[in-house]
Amino acid sequence: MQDRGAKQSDHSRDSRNSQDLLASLSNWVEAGALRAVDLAFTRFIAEEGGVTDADVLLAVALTSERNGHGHVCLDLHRALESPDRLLSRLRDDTDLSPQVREELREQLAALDLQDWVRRLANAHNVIAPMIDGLTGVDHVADPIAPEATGTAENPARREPAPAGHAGSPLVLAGSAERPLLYLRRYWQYEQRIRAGIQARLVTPVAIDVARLDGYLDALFGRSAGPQTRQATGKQAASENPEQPNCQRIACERAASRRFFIITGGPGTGKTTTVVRLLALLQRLAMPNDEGDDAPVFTPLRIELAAPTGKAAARLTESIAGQLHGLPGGAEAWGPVIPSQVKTLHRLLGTIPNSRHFRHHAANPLPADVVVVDEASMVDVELMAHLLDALRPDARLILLGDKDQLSSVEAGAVLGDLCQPAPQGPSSSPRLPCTLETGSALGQAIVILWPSYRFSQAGGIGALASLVNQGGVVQNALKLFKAKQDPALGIIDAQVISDPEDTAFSRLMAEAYGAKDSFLHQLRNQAPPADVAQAAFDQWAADILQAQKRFQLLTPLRQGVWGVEGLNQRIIALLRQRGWLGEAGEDSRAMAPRQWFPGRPVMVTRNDYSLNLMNGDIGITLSVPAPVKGGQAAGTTSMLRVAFPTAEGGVRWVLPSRLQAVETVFAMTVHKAQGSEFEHTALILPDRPNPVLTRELLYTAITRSKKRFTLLYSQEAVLAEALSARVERASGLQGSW
Ligand SMILES: Nc1ncnc2c1ncn2[C@@H]1O[C@H](COP(=O)(O)OP(=O)(O)OP(=O)(O)O)[C@@H](O)[C@H]1O
Repeated sequence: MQDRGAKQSDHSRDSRNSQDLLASLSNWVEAGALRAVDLAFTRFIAEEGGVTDADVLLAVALTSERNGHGHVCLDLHRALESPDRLLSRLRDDTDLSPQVREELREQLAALDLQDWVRRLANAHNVIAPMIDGLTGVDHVADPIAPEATGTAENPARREPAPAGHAGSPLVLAGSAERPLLYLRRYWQYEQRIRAGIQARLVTPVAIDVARLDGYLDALFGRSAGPQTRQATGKQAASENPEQPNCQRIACERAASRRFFIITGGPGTGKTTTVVRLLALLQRLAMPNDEGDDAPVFTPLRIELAAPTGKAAARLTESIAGQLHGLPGGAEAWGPVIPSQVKTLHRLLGTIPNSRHFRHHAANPLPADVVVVDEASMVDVELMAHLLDALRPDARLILLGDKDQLSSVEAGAVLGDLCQPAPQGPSSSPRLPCTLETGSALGQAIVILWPSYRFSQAGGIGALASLVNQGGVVQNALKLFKAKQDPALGIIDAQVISDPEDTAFSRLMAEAYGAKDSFLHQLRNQAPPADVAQAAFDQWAADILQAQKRFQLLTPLRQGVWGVEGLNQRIIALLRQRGWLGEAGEDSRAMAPRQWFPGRPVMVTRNDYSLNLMNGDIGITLSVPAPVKGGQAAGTTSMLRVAFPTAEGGVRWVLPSRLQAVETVFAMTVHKAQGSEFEHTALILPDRPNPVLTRELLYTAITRSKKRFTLLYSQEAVLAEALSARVERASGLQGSW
């Protein structure tokens, strides 16, 4: 007997067929709503998998589309509830878009969740169903399949694969109430992450608790309660002696755990805390007895990593500074706490032209402790590889700001794991920096506060906090209008009609014309051609340092409000003022018209042969170059791009060798993650856009060290950004 859902499905199936759907999807690609790859994948599923049910194919297309937007899976319930949140690439200013939106709404409105899930679960050729208790489903795949990749010694690496569905390109998982459709590879990444973390959560490290308090006292001072000032002598503007010491609590909890997350906003002491934690772990690893027969101390092998070269360089600098603050100083701790931070790709050992790494379950990293900074930028794929590459007994410590934008790639692992965490300090009067979930994962997370860089009393700290908590636009604008105190970080806002507005030109002139701007140094401090190379290295180092003084950020890539339009606009403005050299001065550079002295560029793809990482910023400079050959020998000038090295020096690269770079007078907020600038300006477009969210505003504001400027045209756009949240479907949220 057919149930009600099945009858409905017959009805909807009758009303159109898979060919109609594929034709619609083709139009959606034309309208920019889907990628060509989404359509190709759906066609493949229809043709190779023999799927004729249009509603199943629609789910497949949307799963692929969501994946392209950083979602690990398609949340079927959310899709039916809010169809307008799908197809985020669809631009509202194109003629086709109302029609595409309407078509999608109609198609989804005709669906019943249970019936849709049942039909997906029965599409055996292409989908492995992993949800128990679905009605009308004749077969549920076994989540622990014999072909699992785990080993007897390390069951955490077991990779579930469904019996009978082993090769299916999609997986239906989640729960009957919240069904999730995955591309198989992403489901597997999540499974590996979950298993890797779970195995660590249930196997604590045995420590000598009797020694723990004494070591914590040595690192944080005697009192277990209030925040300490011992390490730096600084006081947080909002410091209150009654506040619990979150940093100490983090170290205490992390000491016996194999998996731990230290999260917090800018300047809340994540690096300070992790350096103390590493010192604590080494102290606990030292034998207690120091007599002649005492066992030899074998220090823990520690590896430090970050997702980008930029973040790695910043942490390297910060760790080196923090080692001095430890009791005993860098001399005592330098030999057992490394300050050199690697990129995650380097740590895992990239294999050229492959998604795989040299380190994996069968060849794990020789490390006892791995610390990953800026973990909010690590996507599911990389996190799965990292967990695979850890020895079963190795500890993993993640640092990051859970409220920041996540990686552009699929998955927001840190945010998902911290999902039960409150925005800002928790309301628990007892332990405001810990979660009250009681789950093993909840116990392994500490949220640091307050910020030692920004007070909540006003300026940057107050604005970031208001945005994070979804404040209303009037309150945000009030904060901008309040009397500014440079000690709290200046914030200002300006209304502009568009990037041609004189207020925009004025801000650019102020930023790039200032005596301490990089362009000023480039023009006025250049050494004479006949001096030693060291003078040019120093000049370049000063320019690279000065480049961190100001950065324009935008949420968009294309159009006049996006990086492309803004870069052109700024270059034209700076040329008008004679502050930038003309393009193509050096005809030997490849694509000479693109290259000119003063062009700041960001590397957009790791280049191991040049040792340049995604996110590295360099500046194009004109430097003397010898001319070889007989009578004409002498010097000429040549364009070179100067990049900072981890050791504080400068590396020169020929422009022609740089394969993937973009100009960064303006930079997307996404690309600015992991970087900080003294002054950042965020320019908002003149109409709403799905990328405008609280997380984006928060990330942009917290890139500023001393000043933040908001340039906007419509208050309504700012209001919408303040109310929208990044929503990423993932199976890592929820029960642990
Ligand atoms: N308990 C503390 N007492 C006083 N100052 C502190 C304390 N903890 C950290 N600081 C200081 O606050 C500043 C920021 O600390 P730290 O770099 O550790 O924070 P973070 O969270 O890692 O910052 P970022 O936003 O750069 O990631 C540093 O100057 C540090 O010395």
